[in-house]
Amino acid sequence: MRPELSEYTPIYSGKVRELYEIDDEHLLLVASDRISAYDYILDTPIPDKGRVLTAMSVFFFDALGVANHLAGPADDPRIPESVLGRALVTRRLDMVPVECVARGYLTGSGLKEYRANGEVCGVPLPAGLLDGSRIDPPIFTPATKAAVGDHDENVSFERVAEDVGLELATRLRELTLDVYARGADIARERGIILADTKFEFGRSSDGDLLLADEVLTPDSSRYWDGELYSPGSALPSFDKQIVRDWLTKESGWSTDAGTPPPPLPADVVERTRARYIEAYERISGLSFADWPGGAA
Ligand SMILES: N#Cc1c(N)ncnc1-c1cnn(Cc2cccc(F)c2)c1
Repeated sequence: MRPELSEYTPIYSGKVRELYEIDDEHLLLVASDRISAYDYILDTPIPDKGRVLTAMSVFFFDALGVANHLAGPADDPRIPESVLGRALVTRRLDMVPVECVARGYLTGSGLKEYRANGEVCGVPLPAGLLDGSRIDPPIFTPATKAAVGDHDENVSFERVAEDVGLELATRLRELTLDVYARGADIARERGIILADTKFEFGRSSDGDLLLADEVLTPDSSRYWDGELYSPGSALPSFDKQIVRDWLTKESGWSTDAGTPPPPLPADVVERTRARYIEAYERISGLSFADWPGGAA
C-alpha cells in the first residue's frame, strides 16, 4: 500500500515542481505537468510532461554513472500513487548554492553578455559569434540562484570560488563540463543538440559531492533538433517551439501584451506531449510506454 502525498511535508514549490520531506534523510522530488513559456506558467498542463522529464532524469543518472542523490527506483514504495512516474525519492543533501551551467552553444543570456562585452561569465570568446554559434570547448557559466520569479544572475568562476572556496569551485566546473559533454554526446548520436544545461550539486552527510535535482531535462536544458540547426537564425526549442509558435503567431497574444497567455488548444497540447515523448524515446532508446504511472 503506497502512502498518500498528504503524509509528506511540502518544503518547496517551484514553477513546475515541488519538493516534499519523507523523513530526516529523504525527500520526494515531484515534477508537474505544468509548462512555462515567456516567463509565464501556462494555464494548460501538458499531460505526462512530469513523467517524461522524470524518466529523462533517471535515464541520464543511470547512463552518466555520476554519483547522485537518487535513493530509490522510479516505482519506490515510498512514492504515492498520485505522483507515481513523476516523482523520485532522493537523499537530502546540503545543496551548493550555485547554478552550474555548461554551454556548448551561444544563446540566451550568454549571447546577451557576449554581445555586450565579448565574454560570458568572465570567459572571453572569439569575435564574430552568432546566436547559436558553437562554443568549443564548452564553457562553465555559473549563476547564483534567484529568488522565485527572478532570473538567475550569471557570475564568474572567481565569484564562485569566493563564495564556496577554490577547491569546490574547481570540482564543480570539472563535473559540470564533464557531465555536459557526455550528455551532449549521447544526444548528438541521436540527432539532437544539447546546447546548454544547468546542474545542481549537494553534499551528503558523509561529505560526498553528489549530482542532484533534475538532470539534462528539457526544463533544465536547451535541446535543438539537429536537422533544423543553423547558427545565426532563430533556434527552435525541440520541446517548446510548438507552444511558442502558437502563442506568438496564431493565438493573437504577444509577449508585450502585458497579459498572461491564453489557454492552449487541444492539438497544441497533444503535439507538445508527443514532442516530449519523442525526445525521451530518441535519446534513451527506451519506450515511454514502459515508464511507471501511466493511465491504468
Ligand atoms: N534535488 C534536490 C535536493 C536534495 N537532494 N537535497 C536537498 N535539497 C534539494 C533541493 C532543494 N531545492 N531544490 C530545487 C528543487 C528541486 C525539485 C523540486 C523543487 F520544488 C525544488 C532541490
